[in-house]
Amino acid sequence: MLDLGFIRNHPELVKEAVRLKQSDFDVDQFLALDRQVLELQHQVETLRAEQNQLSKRIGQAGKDKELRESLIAEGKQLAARLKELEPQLEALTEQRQQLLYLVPQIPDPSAPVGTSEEDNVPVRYWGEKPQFDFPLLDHYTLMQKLDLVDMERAAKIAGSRSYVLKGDAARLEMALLHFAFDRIAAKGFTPLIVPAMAREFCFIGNGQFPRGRDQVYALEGEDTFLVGTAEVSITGMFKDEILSYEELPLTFVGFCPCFRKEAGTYGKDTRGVFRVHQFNKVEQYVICEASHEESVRWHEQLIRNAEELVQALEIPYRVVNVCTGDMGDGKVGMYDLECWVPSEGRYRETHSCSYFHDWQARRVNIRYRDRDGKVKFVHTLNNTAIASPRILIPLLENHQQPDGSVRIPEALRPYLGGQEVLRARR
Ligand SMILES: Nc1ncnc2c1ncn2[C@@H]1O[C@H](COS(=O)(=O)NC(=O)[C@@H](N)CO)[C@@H](O)[C@H]1O
Repeated sequence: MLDLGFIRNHPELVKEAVRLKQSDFDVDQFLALDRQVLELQHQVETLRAEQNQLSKRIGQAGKDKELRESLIAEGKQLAARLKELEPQLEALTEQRQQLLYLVPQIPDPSAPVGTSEEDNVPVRYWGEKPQFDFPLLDHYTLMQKLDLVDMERAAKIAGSRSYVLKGDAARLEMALLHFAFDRIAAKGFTPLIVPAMAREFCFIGNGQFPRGRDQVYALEGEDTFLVGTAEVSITGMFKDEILSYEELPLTFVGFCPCFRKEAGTYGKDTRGVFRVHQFNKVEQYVICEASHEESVRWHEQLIRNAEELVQALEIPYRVVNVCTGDMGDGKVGMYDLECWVPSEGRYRETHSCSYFHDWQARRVNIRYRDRDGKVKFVHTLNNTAIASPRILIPLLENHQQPDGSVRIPEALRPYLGGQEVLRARR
């Protein structure tokens, strides 16, 4: 969310952000509504002031019965007028607030201008793409041959875009999540295991609501919803708090199961476990002081952290600078880390790293007292550490062996009792 004063004073900047972000937000309509609210607010305040004056004059009327009655009659008219205007003011103010949630953040000038992921700009590559001198298998075939997945029984119990991980794949996912947790916690990030059911204000806070509400599972009769990422829960944790600058930066490595409706993706990535309704993710989350330089420093650090993990998994990848039309409303800037998927002959997104300045903090009112005692909104950032089962796809495919087994990268072996290869159980 942007500051209301900023939008009033810089409508052109906001219109440019709307254009760059491919948003349908109408700044002129918003400002017209804002003027209506201000006008009505002025009327109500004037009437209230008159009401105060009037009650003073009634107090001073003393024995003058005629004067008292005329003042009381006047007071009744004022009260009736206020009774009519106050609900209108409340409704218009709420309408403006709901629109305020839809105003996109201004993207950093370093973000490529573009309309879709084709316009994202690769910034660096890492790792040699493996050359296979045997018939290459895709992740789903590999998993079936090694008896690592059961999609049929998953579909029986949970419908489409669900899966059962079996045997070494189940152990591999646990190993990956533990490995990610350990490596990021070793950098001083506080480990968290957070609720995957959260209240509406958390989803407004991170920006999932109102625009992405159709992606979220609601719980019948509850005031909570299933989160699509630990980012939602962590953002909500600090609502309405005023932190001190000595506490900042707060750095967290958070885990929770993630749930997504994936509305609008019918027919996309339906083979295997690339795009599923429930998955597990270890998340990096930073709350820092309201400084662009500090946000940029953390943005670079968070993507490097993810690169370190993917390099340890010996998976070739690239980092792309996400374009304005693909990054979404709240981002100032965003990197995606895309892992090489041999069977598709292309890089696929496995990590997403964003910084927001105070766009999220404003929505959920997270502030801090700076060195001069001034209270400001904090800046927030997040990045994926590991999301599984999607990461299994490049992991299994890049490390497949001619005999159909899969080599386990050194970094994961301590989490798998030293096991070096995934083989079929049989
Ligand atoms: N439907 C899905 N199925 C499997 N994995 C998914 C799905 N949606 C997202 N992911 C994984 O989760 C990662 C992060 O998702 S994200 O929406 O891009 N970004 C976030 O959630 C941020 N909080 C950073 O983690 C993705 O890069 C992908 O690896």
